[in-house]
Amino acid sequence: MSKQYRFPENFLWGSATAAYQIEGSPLADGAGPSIWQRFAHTPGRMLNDDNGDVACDHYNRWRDDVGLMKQLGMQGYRFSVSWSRVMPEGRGRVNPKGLDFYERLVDTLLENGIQPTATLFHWDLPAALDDRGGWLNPDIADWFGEYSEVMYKRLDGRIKRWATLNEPWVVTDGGYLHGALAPGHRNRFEAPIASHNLLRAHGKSVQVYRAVGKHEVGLVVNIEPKYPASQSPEDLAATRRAEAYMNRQYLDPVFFGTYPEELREIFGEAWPEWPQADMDLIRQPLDFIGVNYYTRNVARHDEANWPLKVSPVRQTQHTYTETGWEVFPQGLTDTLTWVKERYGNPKVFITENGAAFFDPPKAERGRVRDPLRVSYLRQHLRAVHKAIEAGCDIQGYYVWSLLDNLEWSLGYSKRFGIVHVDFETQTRTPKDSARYYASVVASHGEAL
Ligand SMILES: CO[C@H](O)c1c[n+]2c([nH]1)[C@H](O)[C@@H](O)[C@H](O)[C@H]2CO
Repeated sequence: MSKQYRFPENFLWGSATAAYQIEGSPLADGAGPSIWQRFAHTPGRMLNDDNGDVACDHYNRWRDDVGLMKQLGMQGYRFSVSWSRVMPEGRGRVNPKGLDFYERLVDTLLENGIQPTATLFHWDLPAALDDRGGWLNPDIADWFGEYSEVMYKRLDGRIKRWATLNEPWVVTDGGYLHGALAPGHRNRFEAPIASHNLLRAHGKSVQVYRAVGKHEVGLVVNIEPKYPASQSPEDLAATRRAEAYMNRQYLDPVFFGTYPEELREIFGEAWPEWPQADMDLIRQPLDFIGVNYYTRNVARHDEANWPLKVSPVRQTQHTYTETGWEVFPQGLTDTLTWVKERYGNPKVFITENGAAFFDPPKAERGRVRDPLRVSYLRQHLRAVHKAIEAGCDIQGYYVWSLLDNLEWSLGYSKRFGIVHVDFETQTRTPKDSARYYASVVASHGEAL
């Protein structure tokens, strides 16, 4: 008899995307440029010089894409709003056609019985705000509050779950410390300031929501559990630093109003003294936490690896994805139980989980076989169930991603979608993983 995987009655099954990765038409109908529009058109920044000018052409094909979600039985859809489509300069003037696009999308999702969850910021900062310092300018908390208020007032009620930010760690580490992501800075003095202002902006947005909103608001973080390569004091300390830097740097301030002490050790003179008023702003009570999980990291001390002094150790006993991430579903269970135990079992949605494996550029006779992704999803959904059985308050799962899309500076080289996109013709083809996921959703998990 196969194990019965019963999920809570109200468990929500969905899929996730992000604006710059799927919409295309970044400057259409009065939209302003984002830093990703700028970054993607800067020679040398993007693999194969790919950019988001067309992407999945979702800005034009959104109605068909909602039909695809309906066909797959999706109950929820997590998307992001392009800030500069709605406010071309990031503050002040609102672009009515930008707002209309998201209003039509939300209304059509609701007509099809699909719950919309909107992320207000998924990395595509308005370029006009970057020209004013972007996340390095403390005024950005107010700018983000102003933008948040526009969105909350227009769509709250139809959207009943909002995420302020997607993964402040990636924005900081990729955009300000290592430079692989927009805006492409490499500065250990900037990184803590950008990270802190992201959290301040989050706090401001939540305060605005409490004043004008009536439903739920939360924060989406990426969490990658860290496991020591050995029990040596150096590797144990390295693991602790890595875990503080990626996993506790965001949830500790939100839940406790304090940063992990390891951050001063990591950044040294580059780590400022933060005003208590800032920490009070960041520590706004939330209705849920979004956890994005992809893989784990086995950590060892590496004196040469600036500034964390940690390096990953490749694990030969497991499969790796096209992005070089170990397939380790137990890490998802460990992550969810860690969140439960450290932060008092908050309501959690898994807001991203998925994998890039090689898929052909074109479907073969209307089919795309992706057994590795089917296996990845099965293992990770079972890991979610294990966490629920351990008492974690997990209320939904969004597979990353609905569509193959622009994987940031890796361009279109990495395919995460459960639906294949032929980027020459824009033809959508549900992969075997979409059929599998649809069967899991239809059986509320019992087909796992
Ligand atoms: C460090 O991995 C992160 O958890 C992560 C992985 N991913 C993400 N964050 C982003 O939220 C998505 O936009 C990416 O497309 C997706 C796949 O790379």
